[in-house]
Amino acid sequence: MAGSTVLNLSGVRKTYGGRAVLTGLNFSLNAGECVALLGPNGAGKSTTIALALGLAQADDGVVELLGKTLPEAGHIARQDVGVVPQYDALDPDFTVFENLMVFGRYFGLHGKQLRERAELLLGFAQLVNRRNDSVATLSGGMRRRLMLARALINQPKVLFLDEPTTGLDPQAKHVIWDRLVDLKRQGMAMFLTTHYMDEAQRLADRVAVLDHGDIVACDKPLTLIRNVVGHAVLELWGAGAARCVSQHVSSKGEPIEQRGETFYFRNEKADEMLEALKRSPQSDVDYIYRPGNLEDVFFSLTGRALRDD
Ligand SMILES: Nc1ncnc2c1ncn2[C@@H]1O[C@H](COP(=O)(O)OP(=O)(O)OP(=O)(O)O)[C@@H](O)[C@H]1O
Repeated sequence: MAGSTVLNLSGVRKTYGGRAVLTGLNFSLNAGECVALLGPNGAGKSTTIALALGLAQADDGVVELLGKTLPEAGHIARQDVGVVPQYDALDPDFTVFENLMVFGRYFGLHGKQLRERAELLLGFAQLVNRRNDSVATLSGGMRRRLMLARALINQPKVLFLDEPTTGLDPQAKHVIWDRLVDLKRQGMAMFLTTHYMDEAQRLADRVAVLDHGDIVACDKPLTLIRNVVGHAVLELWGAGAARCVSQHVSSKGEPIEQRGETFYFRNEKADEMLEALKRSPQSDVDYIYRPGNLEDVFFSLTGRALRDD
């Protein structure tokens, strides 16, 4: 299936109560590819996933999943799809192993085939020694791993992950990432939403940024960083930051952005500021000179204003 389109959304519009959430979105996911969808709170990431799974209906446009038109053929397409939703939906009355078995039966699996699949996934999720424990006794990281294992029970062709590591500590997050990298190596197509830029950078072949109802950029992470941000960023903060900026920066080197006490410089401006700081160090100023990253891309494209109203 390499090279073929797994998911296609074209000209998709979605309105809730007169408010346009998606305004003509075009997006595609290819076989074997991992795409991360980034966007501010309320940008429409979960709505996009719901439409892509045929669980919500677009007002306009075309949605195709695994060659099936949605939402009409959603129930057929979803047989070959795995979903890790934002909030876990494990059954608290069952053990770890039973959760896998029960979910498998929804897909028509049974007997030896189901048991073997569940055993395999217990190993994949590193939960073999918790197999007979109630899910209520699991840590947050274990629950997420079980959700991931559950989503794989039907050997899906594509995996949808809605903020798969939100709320996890760094160790638990890395274990999930390792599992997802394994799946990537096996050629699993993945569509991921996340608020963690390091997660997108680590996992995604392409990153799509959603804002104001449409994809505003979609490319390889490093290409986005190079094109949108450049080679370097210097962040400068501290009690003397404003004074330092006015004293040491030529008219060409003005900061590109100021937020609170922190000034941001990019590329030549960052280089120029770094030289100035090396020439005359300031005791009341801290700074960091670093490569651009996806967070810089995100702020560049979507701004820094809060979007949760
Ligand atoms: N069923 C619904 N009825 C009415 N409004 C909805 C519904 N679902 C989502 N919305 C609204 O649509 C907008 C997009 O929501 P959505 O959950 O898709 O955003 P998101 O990008 O996933 O946000 P977050 O990052 O906070 O999870 C929000 O303003 C939300 O309040």
